[in-house]
Amino acid sequence: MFTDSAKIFIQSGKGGDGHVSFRRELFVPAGGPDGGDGGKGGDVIFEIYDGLNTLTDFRHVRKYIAESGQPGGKKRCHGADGRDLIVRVPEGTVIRDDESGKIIADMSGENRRMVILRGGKGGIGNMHFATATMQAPNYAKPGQPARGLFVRLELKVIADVGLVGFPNVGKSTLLSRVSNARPEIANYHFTTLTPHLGVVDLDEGEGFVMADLPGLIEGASRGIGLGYNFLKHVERTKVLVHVVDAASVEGRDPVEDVRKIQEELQKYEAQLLNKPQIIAANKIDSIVIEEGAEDPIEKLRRAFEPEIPVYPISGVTGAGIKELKYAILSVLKTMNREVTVFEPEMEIDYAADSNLPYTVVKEAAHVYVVEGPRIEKMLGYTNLSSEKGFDFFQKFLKESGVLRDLEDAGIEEGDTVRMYGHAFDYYR
Ligand SMILES: Nc1nc2c(ncn2[C@@H]2O[C@H](COP(=O)(O)OP(=O)(O)OP(=O)(O)O)[C@@H](O)[C@H]2O)c(=O)[nH]1
Repeated sequence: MFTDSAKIFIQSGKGGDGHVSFRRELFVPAGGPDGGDGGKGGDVIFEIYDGLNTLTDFRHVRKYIAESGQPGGKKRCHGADGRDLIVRVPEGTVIRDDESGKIIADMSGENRRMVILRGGKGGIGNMHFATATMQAPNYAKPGQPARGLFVRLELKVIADVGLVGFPNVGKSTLLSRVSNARPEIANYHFTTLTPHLGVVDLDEGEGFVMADLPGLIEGASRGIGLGYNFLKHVERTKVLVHVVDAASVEGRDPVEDVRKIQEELQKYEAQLLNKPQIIAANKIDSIVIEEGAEDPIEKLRRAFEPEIPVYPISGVTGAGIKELKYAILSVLKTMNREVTVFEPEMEIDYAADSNLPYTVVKEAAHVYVVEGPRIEKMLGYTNLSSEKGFDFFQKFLKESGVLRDLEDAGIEEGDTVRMYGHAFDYYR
């Protein structure tokens, strides 16, 4: 129901397989290998899109899959790369691994575009495997596999300002009055379920984002606590504006209402009360002060000022709205509006294919062959001609148990190990 969090599945594109083929030309009886390389799989890229401020879209579409690379072809044809998949999210979206809860990325601040899942590299075709001793290589590398992951998206900051208050006090009316938001306004007690956001524009290009926060369920005043989700929304705003019905149109006591909300905030996370608060005493157009009774605005002021300033307003007539807007802006100006950007807590492990099988076979005296998808995959993403790649390869042989298996099979110093077109001499 709440749109500030969503679980989705993302998957990068598989790399296209390398191709095995041989040149066929007139008068050339056995042409050389000409199998081309596979294309790279598409990446899954997250991008901040300024037009968005909720995660609602992710409730409808839950699978995000990038295109795979095309396989290589004959005549040295390179397979086409798979198209990247761009996932547009609102600023402040934190991407977590659903299983561990660890942060993969925080789409905030400078992080406007991030590759979250890299597409598989394309496999290389057999044209690359011809050597002096191996004229007709019958193998090519497969593309790297696709990588899939369940991630949880969470909106960290939804707005600068959050309107809090019990149902029917006039939050939606106020939001539509001050901003471009057009929430449905109805005099009934089913409270708003999703936060409505509106941009409040003040002159000289200044402004802020205001949210009408959902959450108070009907009957909350009878002791049912504020919803957990509501409180999560509150966490994601910088300034709290308590909207109260100063005219007590429905018999609510505005002072008590502010206290009740503060109490709930306190119970959930005491620090929430450190946020600057402002009271918007709404519906002043309907205030009727009976003989001898105290003006509700004065009562609010006595209870909360100077810590929490009180602004009398009417969402219907517009009275006091301008003062309220500027008061909010001046509070925001004293605050550090830069958002904290969370550091990633995990990296995607692309080599996590440890369950795949491989075999170690003694092919002839002093010659061992190591084969299987585990080995193919490792070779697919390792560049043996670079020093780093070769180090990785050595480490892999050790950690994966391949070395131990070779030793168990009786390998001796100087023996040859063959792996998919590569040949190595074994030294302890
Ligand atoms: N007289 C008067 N009525 C108002 C004022 N502001 C809102 N109302 C009325 O109060 C009722 C509730 O207004 P909403 O803006 O929907 O209240 P809300 O707090 O957003 O309610 P929920 O969405 O249920 O949380 C509507 O009938 C409004 O017309 C005001 O300033 N004066």
